[in-house]
Amino acid sequence: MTLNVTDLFRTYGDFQLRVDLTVARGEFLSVIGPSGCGKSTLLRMVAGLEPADGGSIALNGDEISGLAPEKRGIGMVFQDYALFPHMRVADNVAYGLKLRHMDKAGRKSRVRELLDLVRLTDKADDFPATLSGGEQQRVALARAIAPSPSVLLLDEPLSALDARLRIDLRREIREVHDRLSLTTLYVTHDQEEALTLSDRIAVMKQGRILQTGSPRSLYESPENLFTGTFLGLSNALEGRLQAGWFVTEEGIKVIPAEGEDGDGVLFFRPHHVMLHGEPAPGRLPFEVTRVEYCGGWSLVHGAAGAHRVVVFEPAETRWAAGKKGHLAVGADRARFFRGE
Ligand SMILES: Nc1ncnc2c1ncn2[C@@H]1O[C@H](COP(=O)(O)OP(=O)(O)OP(=O)(O)O)[C@@H](O)[C@H]1O
Repeated sequence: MTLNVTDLFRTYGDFQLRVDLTVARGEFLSVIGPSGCGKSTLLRMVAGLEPADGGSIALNGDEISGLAPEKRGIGMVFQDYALFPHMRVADNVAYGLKLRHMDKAGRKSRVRELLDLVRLTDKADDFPATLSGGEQQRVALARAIAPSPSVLLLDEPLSALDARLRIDLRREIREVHDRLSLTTLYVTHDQEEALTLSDRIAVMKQGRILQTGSPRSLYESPENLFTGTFLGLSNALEGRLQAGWFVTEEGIKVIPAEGEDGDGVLFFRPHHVMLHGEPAPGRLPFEVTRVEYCGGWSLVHGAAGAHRVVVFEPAETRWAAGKKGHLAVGADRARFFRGE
């Protein structure tokens, strides 16, 4: 099923949400943005849990915005699992099937199939409170997909879990999506989740979608500073375009850059900059303030003039706090953004 959201509109006091978004059949699309940008509101409107002030929500071209939530063919998973505490795991999963009047034998076999899928067959008779957070979220996932929805919506489903579990469960969620050929809309504020899980990501700010694209294109070629800095580690050096060069506030001509003269920032990733011992034209004097060992690599923090910069280095880097060096920004990878 293709989900089409067109000019969907909602106002709360000063907050205004206005969104156009398409999730193609079989696609996994994540909406990412800071707290309060409207991600949950968007998802809840698509689910029918929140009224819209205007706009259209369509599945394969059929308008669903007038339908009650249970009639939309949409499954939803929430951050806090929202399981029924007084019902056993199997009954939680069977809930939506019962609502749809599936007979007992049908329910039983479907529940078994789903508990198998989320690897919880042996927990069928347990109550939610006796399960771990990750297990409860897998029950919630099984419950959401039990009635074979055409679209699956997930609202920060991993936020309440610890880091290790989040990595395992995000892989499981993606596997379930692939195996059942679902159309999935996933909301998160976690950039790593969005980058690793999604076919496409939509970056949202203050009720608007700023850029939509593949994880790689958003990470490598953001169209604006917000998208670039929100997804992954980055550097933003203030300065100006002047006669074909990006020039820092200290007057260093860093790299050639095209465009009209004016103020802005040079944006580059920590692996788009090299740390050298020797000065050279265009290199920025840099003082290391801290080196973080990150497992297979190191993150070198430091200052270039008034600016903080982070650089990826090998795990066995020779750089250490207090050392002075010179930064060479990769001319082909850095992007200039005008003041936003
Ligand atoms: N029922 C409501 N009544 C009034 N204002 C609301 C309501 N629901 C959401 N808002 C406001 O709408 C804006 C968007 O909220 P929303 O929960 O959609 O953001 P979010 O991006 O999901 O945030 P978070 O990541 O913190 O969950 C916020 O300013 C919020 O205060």
